[in-house]
Formats: sequence, structure tokens, C-alpha cells
Amino acid sequence: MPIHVRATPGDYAGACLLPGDPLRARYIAETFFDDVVQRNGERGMLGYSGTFNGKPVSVQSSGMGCPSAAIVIEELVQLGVEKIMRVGTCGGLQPDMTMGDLVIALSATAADATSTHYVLGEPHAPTADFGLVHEAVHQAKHLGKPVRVGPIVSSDIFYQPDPDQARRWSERGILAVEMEAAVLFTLGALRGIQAGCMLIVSDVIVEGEFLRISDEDMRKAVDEMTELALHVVTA
Ligand SMILES: O=P(O)(O)O[C@H]1O[C@H](CO)[C@@H](O)[C@H]1O
Ligand SMILES: O=c1cc[nH]c(=O)[nH]1
Repeated sequence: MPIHVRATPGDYAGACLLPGDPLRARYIAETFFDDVVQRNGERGMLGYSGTFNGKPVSVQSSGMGCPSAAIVIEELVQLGVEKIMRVGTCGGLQPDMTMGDLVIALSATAADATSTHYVLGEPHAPTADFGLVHEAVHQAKHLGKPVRVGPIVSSDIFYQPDPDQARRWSERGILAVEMEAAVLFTLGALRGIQAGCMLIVSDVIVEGEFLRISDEDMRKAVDEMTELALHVVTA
């Protein structure tokens, strides 16, 4: 039995959603799954299995940041999970983005140390599984949900000390900043599993001011993202 995800092989479905926030994991399971069973509570990293439209699926919190996410992803792989879709929040980096927008990541620049350690410091481009990206775009169209598809960046830092960092990322065409996708995509490649990531824009910087989504709008956006993610991983 893994140390942090206290379950046995078969407890988790082959397909698993991966939010950072444990309470989002619980909300997703309670709101969208049938036949829900809690599979993990260790360290408050909540995990659940159930069904969506009759198909087995799980949701597991990764915690915040790549070191925590890497532990959880490694243990999910040990437990037999083969497809992981991160369902997270992010800071929007492009000027035309608004709170609640949905982003599908193609790649995640590794502005973190964990992903770099995994590839022994060699250059590597953490990339989402094409099949999951393709399915996400297809399902978004089918469900009538507008999405932005493109590169994101995974940072070790939420409270960025460099006031110019967001501008530089933005000018390179990066859509959003979050904190776990780079290691998820790197482990997807190293462990041979499918890894994808979709994000709600929860923060934007407008005229130098950091603005946060309201709780009500966050709930609506989580519902939209979760519905899409569940259709994708169970397709
Ligand atoms: O909302 P989640 O999935 O936790 O994702 C984002 O939110 C956290 C920071 O507030 C980081 O984990 C970041 O990646
Ligand atoms: O990493 C993150 C997540 C949400 N919002 C941000 O600004 N950064």
C-alpha cells in the first residue's frame, strides 16, 4: 500500500481527475459521481472512486505544487491509474482573458524544480497527451463550451516576487500560470500514462492589480470544467 494514497490496486479507476484542492475533490465526487466511495484521507489528500454515466472514474487531490503532486501521481500509477486529467485553477496571462475562462493545456513550461529533477536537468518539453487534448477540444465543442488551447507554465511560486514575470510569460504566448502540470506531463511520459490538464482562470492581473474570482463564479466554472473533464476521461 502506498504511503500517502492509502489504497490498494483496484480501488482507483483507470481514469482519475486530479484537482489540487481536497475540497474540490470531495465536491466533484459528491456532485458528479454515483456509487461514491472515499478511497483516501491520508494527510487530508481526499480521494474518491465512483461512476459517471455508468463508467468507473476516480478523483484525487494532488495538494499544491509539483513536489506534492509528484508523490500523488507516482502512487496513483502504482495503484493502476492509466489516465490522469488535472482539473485546476490558474492565473490568466493573456490580456483578453476573463475570470471563469477554461484553458486546455498543450504543454507546461517547467518553471519548477521537481520536473527538472526528474529529467536529471536535461532539456525536456512537458507535453499533454494528444489523445486527451483532442478529446477535450471535441467534447468542449459538443457541449458548447468555449475553451482556449495552448501552452501554460508551472511555477513553484504563487506569490511571484518578480513584478515583470507575468508580462514575460505573456509575451511568449503562454496562456496561464499554475503549479502542477509540468510534473504531471513529465511523469506521464516517464511512467507511460496519459496526462492532461484543464484549468479555470481564477485570477487575472488588471492594471497591475491581482483580482480573484468570486466563490459563486468559481463554483459555476468548476461545474463546467468537471462535466467536460468527466466526458473526456470516460470517452
Ligand atoms: O486550484 P488548484 O488545482 O490547487 O491549482 C492552483 O491553485 C493552487 C494555488 O492557489 C495551486 O495548486 C495551483 O496550481
Ligand atoms: O498558480 C496559480 C493558481 C491560480 N492563480 C494563480 O495566479 N496562480
